[in-house]
Amino acid sequence: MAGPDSDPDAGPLPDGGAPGGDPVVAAVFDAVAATAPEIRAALPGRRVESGTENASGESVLAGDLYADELLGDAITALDGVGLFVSEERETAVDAGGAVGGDGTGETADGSPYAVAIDPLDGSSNLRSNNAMGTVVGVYDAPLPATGRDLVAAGYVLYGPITTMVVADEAGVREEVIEPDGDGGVERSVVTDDLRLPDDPLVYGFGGRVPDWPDAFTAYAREVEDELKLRYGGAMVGDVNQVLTYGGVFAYPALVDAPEGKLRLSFEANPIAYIVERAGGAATDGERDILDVEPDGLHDRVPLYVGNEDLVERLKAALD
Ligand SMILES: O=P(O)(O)OC[C@H]1O[C@](O)(COP(=O)(O)O)[C@@H](O)[C@@H]1O
Ligand SMILES: [Mg+2]
Ligand SMILES: [Mg+2]
Repeated sequence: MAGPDSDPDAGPLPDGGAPGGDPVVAAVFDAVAATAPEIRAALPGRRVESGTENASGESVLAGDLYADELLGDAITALDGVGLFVSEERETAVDAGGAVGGDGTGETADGSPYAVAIDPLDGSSNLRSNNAMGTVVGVYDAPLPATGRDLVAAGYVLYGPITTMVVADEAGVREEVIEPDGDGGVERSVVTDDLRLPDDPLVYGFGGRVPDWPDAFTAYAREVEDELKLRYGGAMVGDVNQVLTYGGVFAYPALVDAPEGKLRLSFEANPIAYIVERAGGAATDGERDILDVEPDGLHDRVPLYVGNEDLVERLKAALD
């Protein structure tokens, strides 16, 4: 990722977000940027369990629910969004378009996009006060769909500063988001041409080492000889390190969980789209993540993303 002064055209965004591009996509990321300071401000009081489980059978924190509600309200209110799905909701929400009886919906004419979010990614980091994020995918199709139907994807990273990375057909942009002191946000572009560095430096792999299949362990042994370990337990934070320094992130297939942990619609597809637009690659071990055909909204998938040669080596190792 380029440094703050690297792009001579970088600077504050005009009202309404980035110029040009798809207006619905711009409106989605305007809404996401606008909620980011509110989500951040709400976290200190929401580090406790909510007492519920989500559709993936995971315990939900109060922060997960708060972010889900805030983002759900903001995104379903947008013109041009027909369907809203979230990691924290069992079924899809009709956001103004026609929704089919099975809950996964059909998007309506003139309101074609479906937005999928992981409201708080890495929320187990809330207790230990480490980085977390929000992941967003904008699909031009009813969900579940493949990542080929993404028209844009992005994430917010709640780190020492709040940043947002957005990828669409024009490329990948990184912004800093700050409250403007007037109830709104000030957004400044760090770069509008984010590219993975050619010389990779870091790796981060999830799951317990004894649970890794032997072929992945052998690959990891090679990689740890070449790169520095950077694993923080939030996909968004760990992928952001890969985008910044070059390298590889994986939440692999595990011996007892061949689908891994991460969810295709909310996590793997948007991250694969962003990394590929930034010049990298993403695979489930066999095929491009964006080609994985989903059966259900909450499907999981192994995810390996980063510099192309590292991902190609991984594929060869798992073969
Ligand atoms: O705690 P583990 O097993 O390392 O898992 C970490 C992974 O799980 C996640 O936290 C799952 O995301 P959620 O927090 O949205 O459920 C990823 O962000 C991260 O890569
Ligand atoms: Mg997540
Ligand atoms: Mg989450």
